[in-house]
Amino acid sequence: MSASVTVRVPAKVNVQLAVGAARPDGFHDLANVFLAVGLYDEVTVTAADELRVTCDGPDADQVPLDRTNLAARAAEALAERYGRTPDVHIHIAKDIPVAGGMAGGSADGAGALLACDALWGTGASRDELLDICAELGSDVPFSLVGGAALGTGRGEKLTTLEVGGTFHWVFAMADRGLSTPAVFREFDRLGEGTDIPEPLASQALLDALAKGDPDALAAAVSNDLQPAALSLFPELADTLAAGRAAGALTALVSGSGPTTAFLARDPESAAKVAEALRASGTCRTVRTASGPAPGATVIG
Ligand SMILES: C[C@@](CO)(OP(=O)(O)O)[C@H](O)COP(=O)(O)OP(=O)(O)OC[C@H]1O[C@@H](n2ccc(N)nc2=O)[C@H](O)[C@@H]1O
Ligand SMILES: Nc1ncnc2c1ncn2[C@@H]1O[C@H](COP(=O)(O)OP(=O)(O)O)[C@@H](O)[C@H]1O
Repeated sequence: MSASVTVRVPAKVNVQLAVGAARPDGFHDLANVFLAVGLYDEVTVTAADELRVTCDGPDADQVPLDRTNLAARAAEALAERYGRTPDVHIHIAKDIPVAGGMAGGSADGAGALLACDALWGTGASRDELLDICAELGSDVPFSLVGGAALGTGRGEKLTTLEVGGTFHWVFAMADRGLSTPAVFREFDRLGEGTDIPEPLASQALLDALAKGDPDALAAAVSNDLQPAALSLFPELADTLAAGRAAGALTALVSGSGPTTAFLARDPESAAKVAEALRASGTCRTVRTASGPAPGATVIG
């Protein structure tokens, strides 16, 4: 048995995020169409005397290193299920922005789970791993699976989607994060007194993904959390406008934000949009990435 395992896990963008009314448990039912994109965290677990988390990368100072870290919680959950102690050093090489609406914490949770499973040789089934992921957070199952998927319930019940091509994206990272619960609360506040329809996946959007057609996808994307994110972070409107003016096929907030996502027709056009966004002074950093990307994968 190797004493160290590394897993690579992708970020996500939500190409559709339809949000229903708040449920009695405080969560919201969703029709959440996830697309994994090629921006990755790498999680390495090494046998150690006790559970410990370290992190490096541009946003490392914003990552909690205690037992609230989703990677630590994943190791504890798997250890508990298999009656052992979670005695590992977890190192996160973080490239996914923190509190950015790209599921970075969820990626680390899924990565640590898969890495500990391989290190300890538990023999857990895929379904068991997915159950633990769902306990850790609504987005965590998708980080394990990757590709493209429709998430229903609170986003944890996944149906894999076919994707007929590669989509080219530009992501603009903001200079501060947004709290996911705060954005859902703002969604509730903005919707007070209105009828919130049941969230349903758009057939036009699923067809666009299946065809790999960027124009059709651009016409179909939607994010019900976008007004709430813009209400809490109005400057994001300038970033969205800058990307649209630079020729993006569409511009939207990724999940609960504040990262903004821009779909481009091809890699050349993505590079142009990225350059214009950098020059616009409306965001902290700009990255290009394409999707679908594979889910959590053992790389060493
Ligand atoms: C909005 C989305 C879209 O993919 O992602 P992010 O933008 O945060 O990356 C997700 O629904 C976030 O999923 P995740 O970050 O795993 O959330 P969780 O830990 O399960 O929940 C955090 C909090 O978000 C709210 N929440 C989350 C999911 C959901 N379906 N309804 C909710 O109301 C609840 O207030 C909950 O307490
Ligand atoms: N491994 C982790 N990486 C990043 N944030 C984490 C991690 N574990 C827990 N968190 C907490 O989760 C919050 C949300 O982070 P993140 O998952 O990056 O954003 P989002 O939910 O917007 O996709 C962070 O502010 C942080 O407090």
